[in-house]
Amino acid sequence: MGSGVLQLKLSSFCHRRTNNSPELSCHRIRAFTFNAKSTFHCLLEDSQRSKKPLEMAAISHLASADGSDNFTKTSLHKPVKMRHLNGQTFFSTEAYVLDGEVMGVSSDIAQERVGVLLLNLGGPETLHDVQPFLFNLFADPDIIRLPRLFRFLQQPLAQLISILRAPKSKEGYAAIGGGSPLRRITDEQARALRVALEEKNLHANVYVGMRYWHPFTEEAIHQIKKDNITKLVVLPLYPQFSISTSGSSIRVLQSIFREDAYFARLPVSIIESWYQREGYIKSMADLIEKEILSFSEPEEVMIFFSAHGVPLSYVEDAGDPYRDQMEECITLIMDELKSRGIPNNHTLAYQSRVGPVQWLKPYTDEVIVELGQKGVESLLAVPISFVSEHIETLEEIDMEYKHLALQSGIKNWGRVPALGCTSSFISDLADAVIEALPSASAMSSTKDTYRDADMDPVQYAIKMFLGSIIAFILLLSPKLFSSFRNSV
Ligand SMILES: C=CC1=C(C)c2cc3[nH]c(cc4nc(cc5[nH]c(cc1n2)c(C)c5CCC(=O)O)C(CCC(=O)O)=C4C)c(C)c3C=C
Ligand SMILES: [Fe+2]
Repeated sequence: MGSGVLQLKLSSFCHRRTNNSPELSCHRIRAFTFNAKSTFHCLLEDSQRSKKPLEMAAISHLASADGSDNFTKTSLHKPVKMRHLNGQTFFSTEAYVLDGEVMGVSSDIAQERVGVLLLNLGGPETLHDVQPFLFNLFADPDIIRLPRLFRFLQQPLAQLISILRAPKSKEGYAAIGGGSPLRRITDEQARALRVALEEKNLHANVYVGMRYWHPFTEEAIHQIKKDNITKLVVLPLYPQFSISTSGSSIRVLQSIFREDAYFARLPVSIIESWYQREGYIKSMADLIEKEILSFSEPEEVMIFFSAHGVPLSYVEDAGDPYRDQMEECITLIMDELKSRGIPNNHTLAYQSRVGPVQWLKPYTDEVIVELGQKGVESLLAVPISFVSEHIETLEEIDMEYKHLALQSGIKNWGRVPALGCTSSFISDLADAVIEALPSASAMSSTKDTYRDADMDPVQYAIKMFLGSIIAFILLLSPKLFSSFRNSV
């Protein structure tokens, strides 16, 4: 470790399953040894005095709802700024305090074959892909979280829900040109990141691993092994962590890594979330500022952050930090805008709910109607949970919500584009990768006890058959049926 770097042990984040209720899990902040506490406070004070940002790179422990009896643990890496949300800090464990600047790439790292794995959701490239893509999505136990006893229903339910949902989804993808732009944009981001790393003197291969469509994470992993990468940084392209997005992709990685001796030894650093990075916050503020100035009366514009929702139970029962991170992210962006003399009113709502359960509130569509009724005339929609254009920006926001807003009395509508390959943003991602490298370490191997693939084939066939019947009966309920077909 280079000079000026202090290693501290802080606290850990874990996602723990409780014994009496397998679906209830909680996040816990556990204090670790803290023998460098006073030095750390000095650094904090120094940083506040000099107004220099204090960066912290942390390795944390995370476990996902993977259905195993033992909660899964792995070494993760997360660069976080020392900002606290209501006195709480998630995810921090072993920390490297950097002196504001990204440290140079050390000569040790120059000897390595570095890989960066970008994780993303993936999207159907043609209308023909829509139903199988939806099947992959709903078959994910981090997307439909069934109680352990009912896990055997996962695949039959996914089959039925994907068939029910496909017509509605296809309409959406047809409206944006017949498929998702996610693969193209993520590939462009990967190329831009490679160039940005090169400019910062780090030669790295950048791979793309999608969770539900091509190129699948498994394909990227195969290529990483073929290229004999010796250090890997994993970077989910979701600024905020959710069990349903980054958590799900990381769980897939864990299970692949656990079975392969090469990956079990490979030093890996996982950047769980990066919504609080200064480069990201400033890049978002740049985009908002530019868009707000295009209104005839910029000071009257309501900044309307719209985030992809998750079911409420994720946050309230499973301890998903998504809502807290989202709220903190918006506070940071608004602080940045205020510092630029843009103190506009703002609000946050959640979009894209699917199915019969309650999702994070308030809902975007309901808030738009309320704002119209209250006499708000100018609205600037800001998609906040994702960094590429996709169906929920191009169809849901640009078409459905715009139409709803104009119908509800809003006269001036604008939308901030997704970050895509904005150079300040890509440069900040490159910094995040460089900061993450020193803490790469081999992922611990833990046993994943929930695996359909390990099941005896006869037992599997019986479960699928029974599961299909039960799932079919459940979906005959008119309320369930329409909630998957119609709600967005
Ligand atoms: C932070 C981003 C996202 C979260 C959180 C998230 C959770 C989540 N999503 C669904 C269901 C669907 N998501 C769909 C597409 C989709 N979702 C995200 C992002 C998040 N999802 C993206 C980027 C996309 C892909 C868009 C594309 O352009 O292809 C879909 C399919 C589209 C549709 O039919 O609406 C579904 C369904 C759930 C259930 C969930 C949390 C549990
Ligand atoms: Fe989604």
